Amino acid sequence: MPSTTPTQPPLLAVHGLSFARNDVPVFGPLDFDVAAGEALLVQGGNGAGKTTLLRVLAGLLRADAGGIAIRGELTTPATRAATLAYLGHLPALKADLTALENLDFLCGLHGRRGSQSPEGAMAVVGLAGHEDTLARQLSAGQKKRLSLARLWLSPAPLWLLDEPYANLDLDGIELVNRMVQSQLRDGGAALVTTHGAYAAPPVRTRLLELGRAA
Ligand SMILES: Nc1ncnc2c1ncn2[C@@H]1O[C@H](COP(=O)(O)OP(=O)(O)OP(=O)(O)O)[C@@H](O)[C@H]1O
Repeated sequence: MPSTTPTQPPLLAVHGLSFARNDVPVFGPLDFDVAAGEALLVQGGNGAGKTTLLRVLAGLLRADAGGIAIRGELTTPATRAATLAYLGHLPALKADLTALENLDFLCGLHGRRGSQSPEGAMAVVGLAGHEDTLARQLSAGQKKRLSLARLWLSPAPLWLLDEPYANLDLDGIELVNRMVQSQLRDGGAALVTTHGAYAAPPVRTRLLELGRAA
């Protein structure tokens, strides 16, 4: 009898996932999976449903149909919290806390990778020297970098990145790509939405093209 190699379920598997607003379809049904070490680039024009898809995956919106499995198990709030880190359009920072206080606060909420410190993450994203700056005094790009520092600290293996390049200069775009590369090298995975204006990170990448749902 031929020997069979047990296959690992993918980090994320999506089956027949669809979402509608007021009975108007936004996307789906979608079927795709994302393995550890892989990036999925979610492309589509304005209004195609990219943000909505990421919000459904993050558990912020409820799908109309279909299933989302993490490592072969249907998701629960607990598995989502342990597995997913979501970087949305808005920076999700506390305006009246300093940059470092924001990271300390978010690490308290979401935990952090043991090998990383908030101060180290500030340096990684190019914000060294801004530790004591209030979040509301940071520029849009600096706020995005602070959100990236939070992501860098997160222990979650699956990143959901909604337009991570927005507001960033060229160096910031390269920073995002380096971060995604590192996350994948460490056995993680990433979903990245983009209008397609920027080069994909140089990693094992597949494409999911969203069009308007019928
Ligand atoms: N809060 C909301 N209430 C009602 N409709 C919404 C809401 N948010 C988004 N939509 C609609 O859902 C559809 C998908 O929007 P979504 O933000 O997911 O698109 P997107 O692909 O991320 O667009 P963009 O590239 O412009 O960010 C659009 O038609 C949009 O008008």
